Amino acid sequence: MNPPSLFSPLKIGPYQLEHRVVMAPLTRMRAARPSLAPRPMNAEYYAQRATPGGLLIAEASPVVATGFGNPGVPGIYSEAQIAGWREVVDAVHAKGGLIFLQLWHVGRVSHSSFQPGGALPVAPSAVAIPSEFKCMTADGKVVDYETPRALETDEVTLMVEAYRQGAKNALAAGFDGVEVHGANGYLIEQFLQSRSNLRTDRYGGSIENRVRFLMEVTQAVTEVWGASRVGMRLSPYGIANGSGEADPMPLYSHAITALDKLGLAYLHFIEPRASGTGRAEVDWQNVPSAMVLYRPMWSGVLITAGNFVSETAQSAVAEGHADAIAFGRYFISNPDLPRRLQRGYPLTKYNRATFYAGEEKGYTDYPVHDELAQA
Ligand SMILES: Cc1cc2nc3c(=O)[nH]c(=O)nc-3n(C[C@H](O)[C@H](O)[C@H](O)COP(=O)(O)O)c2cc1C
Repeated sequence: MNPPSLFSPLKIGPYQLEHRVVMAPLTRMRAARPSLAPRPMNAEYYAQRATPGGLLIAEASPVVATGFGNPGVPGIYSEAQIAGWREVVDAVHAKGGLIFLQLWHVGRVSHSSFQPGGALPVAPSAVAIPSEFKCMTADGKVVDYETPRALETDEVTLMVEAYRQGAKNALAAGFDGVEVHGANGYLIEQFLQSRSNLRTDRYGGSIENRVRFLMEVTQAVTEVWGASRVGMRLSPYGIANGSGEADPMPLYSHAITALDKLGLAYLHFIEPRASGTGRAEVDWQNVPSAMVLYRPMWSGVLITAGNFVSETAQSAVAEGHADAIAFGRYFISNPDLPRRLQRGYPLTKYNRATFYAGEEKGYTDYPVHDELAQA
């Protein structure tokens, strides 16, 4: 049998993908304000990137009002947001595409200016992000991160319920599934890692305790969706937002082995070489490959992301290291990315200045290959 290619079909949960070029979740900060609901321009952007049997993972969306750390990020907790997302989903479905929503809470990666009532951001423990990282307030000032307020044990239970409600809202909006954002130094990763979790209750201390929040969130979300329509994103070697476990292997092998028993739709990595790609060009050398290290612990579909180009994506799939490749930055600047990769057309370079916030420029105005060829 031939090895799989980026363009062979793949079953993910109940869905049959027609190719393995996945759109990675990408925060673009272009929701309506103040509702933080997706608007028609957002539907157009996702529809441009939809292909028959292609999977898009929609940008990280906070499940509750305390979950924001940036302006213009769409939420998934109000009726207006559900309605806005429904327009996005309908536009993607009209093109035969599939779309999952990434469920988010930033935890300490926030500032009181984003929080209801100006309260401190919440986190597993009162540990601030180190001052080498800077935070932008709601009115655009660059400041040190504040020391967050540690969640009480009963508030952690309420947080799990917020994810459950976010999952229900995503179901109401018509998504095909959800992805739990367990990566990049946000709330779930803050619970996982020993630098940000100093708790002494059942959510802190041992690896088993630090993994508990992730498992409870996953349990709640799978109760809404069924495991086969729930994905999980992890970044075991990430250093985003002040995270970074000194020795990730014991922690992540425990978490991945526990998650593997649930029968999730997929596990989705951010490769260490792409940690921090939202902010700078990075390509760490001599760091382990998450897909290679953890694949033996995962029996389901594995998606990975991080600095892939056509050749490296093809070989990762052909060699069986991953089942599908998620593309971030090149999906921003190439709305027809799957076709370009399949036909070997050149890729348009992305403009980092328009990644976050703004209107159509750098969002819905990137041309498809044929428009370029004619120009
Ligand atoms: C503008 C931008 C926004 C991003 N937003 C998210 C996000 O909402 N959720 C997430 O898990 N990762 C996010 N990432 C990381 C990407 O999903 C992806 O893992 C990363 O860009 C590496 O892939 P690439 O090298 O193909 O760009 C973001 C990256 C960029 C550049």
